[in-house]
Amino acid sequence: MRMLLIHSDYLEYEVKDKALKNPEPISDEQKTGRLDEVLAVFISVEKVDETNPDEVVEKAVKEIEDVASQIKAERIFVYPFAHLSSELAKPDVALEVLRKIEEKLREKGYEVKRAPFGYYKAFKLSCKGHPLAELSRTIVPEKAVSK
Ligand SMILES: NCC(=O)N[C@H]1[C@@H](O)[C@H](n2cnc3c(N)ncnc32)O[C@@H]1CO
Repeated sequence: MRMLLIHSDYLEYEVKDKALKNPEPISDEQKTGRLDEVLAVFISVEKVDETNPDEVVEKAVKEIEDVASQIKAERIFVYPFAHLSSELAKPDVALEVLRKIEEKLREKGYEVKRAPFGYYKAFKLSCKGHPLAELSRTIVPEKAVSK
């Protein structure tokens, strides 16, 4: 998994077109979204993550929490982003991983939004520009689980 973490004044998106034959079903309300004072986390789920999705979810949540606590962010935007890797996981695994990351962060008390999966989206982002405002993380599962 590759993550790009941007501490932002805001992130807003607008769904444009389908980018997959079967994108995640969304309500009209989910066609746009915005959070202010947010840690935006752009995530590419990778092929190697398919060997142990649950381990990768745990590690990703830990990394995100670690950054959020350093920058004192209470809101997190989980953003599916297929452009950080050339070894992408298949969509159904990727969506499941992203949903679990969203869910676990919410359980930990963060206000969380997740941008819709499988779409082209317009987005606006205002990076704060301080030394910890732009970070990247690479996460790999250590032990594969038998399917
Ligand atoms: N910017 C627009 C976009 O990226 N759209 C992507 C993601 O929303 C999603 N997607 C598909 N596979 C993956 C993956 N392995 N990891 C993350 N997202 C994925 O499907 C779209 C087409 O690849």
